[in-house]
Amino acid sequence: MRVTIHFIVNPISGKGKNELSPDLVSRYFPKSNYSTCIKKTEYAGHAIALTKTSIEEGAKIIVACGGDGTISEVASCLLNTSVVLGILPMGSGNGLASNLKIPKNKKKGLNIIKNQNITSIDTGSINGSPFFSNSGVGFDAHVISDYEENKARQLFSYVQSSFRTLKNYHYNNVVELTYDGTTEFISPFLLFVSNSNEMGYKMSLTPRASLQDGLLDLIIVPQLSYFKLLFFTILFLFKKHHWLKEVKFRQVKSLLIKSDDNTILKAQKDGESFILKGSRIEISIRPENLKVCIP
Ligand SMILES: Nc1ncnc2c1ncn2[C@@H]1O[C@H](COP(=O)(O)OP(=O)(O)OP(=O)(O)O)[C@@H](O)[C@H]1O
Repeated sequence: MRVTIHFIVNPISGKGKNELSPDLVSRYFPKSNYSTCIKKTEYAGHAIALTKTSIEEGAKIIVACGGDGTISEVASCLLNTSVVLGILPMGSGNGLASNLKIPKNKKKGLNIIKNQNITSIDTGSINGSPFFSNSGVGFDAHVISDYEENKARQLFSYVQSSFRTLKNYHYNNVVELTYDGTTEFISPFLLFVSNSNEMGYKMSLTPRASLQDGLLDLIIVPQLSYFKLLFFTILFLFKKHHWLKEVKFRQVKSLLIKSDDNTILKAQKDGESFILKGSRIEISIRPENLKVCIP
């Protein structure tokens, strides 16, 4: 029986103009053994509709060709199913692909899909909506929101957005944070929850995170003085932010954030802005509910 593999290409991710040639695909997946199809996204969110159709068309492997945003859209349709996620990294940061050690080289990526070495990974959920790499409220969500107004999807634009947000972002209200039976009250600069050990561009706030440990890695950074924030940023660039005693790390199965106002509710998941409704944010892990091709 021929294996059905569908490729969903986001042409604008990364540096843009992404393409996947049918000739290259048929060299790795000859018609004798495989039925393949290449689809292109035409607007934000389109990968969800394309993936749903591919499942109806009988695809056994659906390959997200793009960055973390594209993977997120494709993978959100594959949770708790037997359909396997393939990844051809074509994004800017490519955090999840990098954590899974999937290289950017197209030929190597196609070989990984052909080998069908399949594993199951954990995924996260924020107010019922899935995420795969990370999710956060506070500073990072405001940086992403600023970044999305930029045309260029590159590291320098993140740096620019970070400095702009650093100048303007203030959150002085207290939130109630409950995780695994513990409750604390904090005024957070950043609450970052990660399933993966990489945010993209080889950067990591949570280097101990694992996609298969049934846990989410939480990093809590309280409001700091401007000098300390600058120090935190420099330490982060050298992966030494744990040196700062105010920065707390936790490994949790679930997390509840409650606030009395709506300022905190600007969130991000997998590097895309996400507006939450209400003043309760529930984040939890869903163990090993996504199948993925790995090297
Ligand atoms: N044709 C399109 N036009 C505009 N936006 C699109 C189109 N197709 C997909 N998108 C959107 O592009 C966004 C960015 O995609 P993606 O995250 O894959 O790339 P990236 O941001 O460059 O990579 P990374 O997230 O790894 O840094 C996604 O939110 C997706 O919904």
